[in-house]
Amino acid sequence: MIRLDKISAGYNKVEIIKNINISFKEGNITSIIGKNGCGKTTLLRTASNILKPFGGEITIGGKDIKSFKNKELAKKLSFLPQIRTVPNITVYQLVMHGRYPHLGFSRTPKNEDKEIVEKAIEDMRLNKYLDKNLQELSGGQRQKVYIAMVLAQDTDIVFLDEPTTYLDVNHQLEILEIVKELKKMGKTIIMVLHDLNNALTYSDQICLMENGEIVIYDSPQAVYESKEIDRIFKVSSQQVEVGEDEKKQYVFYI
Ligand SMILES: Nc1ncnc2c1ncn2[C@@H]1O[C@H](COP(=O)(O)OP(=O)(O)OP(=O)(O)O)[C@@H](O)[C@H]1O
Repeated sequence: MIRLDKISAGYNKVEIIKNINISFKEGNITSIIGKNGCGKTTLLRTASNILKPFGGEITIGGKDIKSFKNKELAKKLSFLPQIRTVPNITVYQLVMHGRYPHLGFSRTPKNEDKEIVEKAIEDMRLNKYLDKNLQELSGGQRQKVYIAMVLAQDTDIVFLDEPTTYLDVNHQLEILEIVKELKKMGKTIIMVLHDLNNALTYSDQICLMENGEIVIYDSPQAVYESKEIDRIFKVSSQQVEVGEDEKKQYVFYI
């Protein structure tokens, strides 16, 4: 369980997120939503120890995050940032990067590491791209390679910053189905999502932010019914049932 107590953080002494108190539920998918610039990425970066907080405490399993060595922490949590450079390496090489925290002093992958990398590539159905250079892939394919890297890192906690941005609707849903698979593996997923309907339909918990603070942290239905989304985004909303199985969806409109 990862828990933030009275966390404040920001950049150049300017506070962006303030008085953040949250326990991300173990084995759940939590989506952080909120308007542009409200501090979602800052919260994600702080919770994953990339950005050091100004004050407050973060614990993993009751242990202060500051007491973990880098490598030890990289075995507990992985973070997939939104903006990434595209390195000039193959799919296999990038996915192998996920194993680095697990490698010994020689940094030589053992058979076990190779097997884990191959399985991650197989799970993401990327076998045919194994030796392709990352730069030759489409955005959607590349996103799956990065998720395979996270899979290879094999951490209990996974942070994803807008994993579906720039993807077409089919690839967006494919990535979110993969996120559900990660949950089935027992992982705790904490992600930033912009698409409100996707956030409400794929998450167990929603953390809605406004001006650097958490407004509500609850189940999607409770957050929807609070109408805080409507207030913050200045929209109206409706719940609809679609398809043969009458799947619940949420429509937002002006
Ligand atoms: N590296 C940085 N240096 C200084 N200020 C920053 C930095 N990164 C973000 N900020 C500022 O912090 C505030 C919150 O940014 P953040 O990226 O956390 O918001 P967000 O909710 O994730 O936004 P978006 O939905 O647009 O991605 C913004 O005002 C932004 O300008």
